[in-house]
Amino acid sequence: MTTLRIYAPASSANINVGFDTLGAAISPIDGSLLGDVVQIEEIEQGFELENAGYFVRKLPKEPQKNIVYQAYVLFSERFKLRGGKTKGLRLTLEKNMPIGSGLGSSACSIVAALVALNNFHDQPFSKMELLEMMGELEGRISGSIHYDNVAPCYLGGVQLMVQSLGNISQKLPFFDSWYWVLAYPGIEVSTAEARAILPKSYTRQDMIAHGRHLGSFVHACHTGQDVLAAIMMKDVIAEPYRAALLPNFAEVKQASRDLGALVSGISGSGPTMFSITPDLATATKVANYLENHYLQNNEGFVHICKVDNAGARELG
Ligand SMILES: Nc1ncnc2c1ncn2[C@@H]1O[C@H](COP(=O)(O)OP(=O)(O)OP(=O)(O)O)[C@@H](O)[C@H]1O
Ligand SMILES: N[C@@H](CCO)C(=O)O
Repeated sequence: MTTLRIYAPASSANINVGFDTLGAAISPIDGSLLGDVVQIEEIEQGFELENAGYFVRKLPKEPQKNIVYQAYVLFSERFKLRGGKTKGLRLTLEKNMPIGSGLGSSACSIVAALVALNNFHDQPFSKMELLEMMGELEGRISGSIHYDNVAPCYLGGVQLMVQSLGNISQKLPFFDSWYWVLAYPGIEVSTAEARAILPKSYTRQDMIAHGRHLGSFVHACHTGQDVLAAIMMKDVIAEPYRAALLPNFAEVKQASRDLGALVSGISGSGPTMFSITPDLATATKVANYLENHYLQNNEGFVHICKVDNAGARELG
């Protein structure tokens, strides 16, 4: 095997009701690839990292700070511990995901790099071992380990972080007929900063509401109750504190609702906003509205998406 290309899709963490515990992999319905690609090729010796793609200019200038470089170092260290030796490699990161968007940009790079490295070396690590490394790298960026972007990005679908009995996450049954409208306004919000503004503790009332929402949501997913699931997608943990980071969030959220969205919220730590709709006609109306009222500059975009059940994959 000499060359491999791995695509890792965008993801929307939290889904309102599961701060740090729920995330969905997302793909546009028009077939475009909303995610990063890492290409891996064997070279005689050593390690080379090249960067390409629209958002390459936003990557750190020092190569060692690129999370793909750090993925290579971590993989090599762990591989060595079990008697393996990383081959001479050139990794090329196609950075298509805007950084600090709330769409799991760093997760896309981490997942694509580690899947490429693992596949290239005949899969020395299991899925959960690889996911544990992905969480460690994500933690270096955001300041704390959370798997709600890397797990769906890697494994696909809607993932619930169980972090027990040898499983970091498990897939939840979800509602395949729903459309997701993702609107990235074109401005940057740092995950670390969006975490820093959250309260250190919450009231008993909030904790009870959060438990009821998350428990009922998971129950609704398993029993196929879409109306209950949508009603329970409420955020008492992050949205009240982060809403101010998003342009006119309250107004566009209400407008999406008026146009027929079942629920809207902050994707990950923002500033991307998601709206879930029951059908394509409503998704198209919401998308048109957000194009005109939420985007702040030419970098912004709106995509009509569905949950991506495949996760990270090899491109032909
Ligand atoms: N390959 C990479 N892709 C994205 N960010 C990277 C990468 N390598 C290093 N970084 C750095 O990681 C930080 C990522 O910012 P941030 O904490 O907002 O995470 P993010 O993954 O882009 O967020 P989000 O989940 O909101 O998309 C930036 O400081 C960026 O320079
Ligand atoms: N759960 C994380 C996701 C970050 O993308 C947060 O909201 O901070």
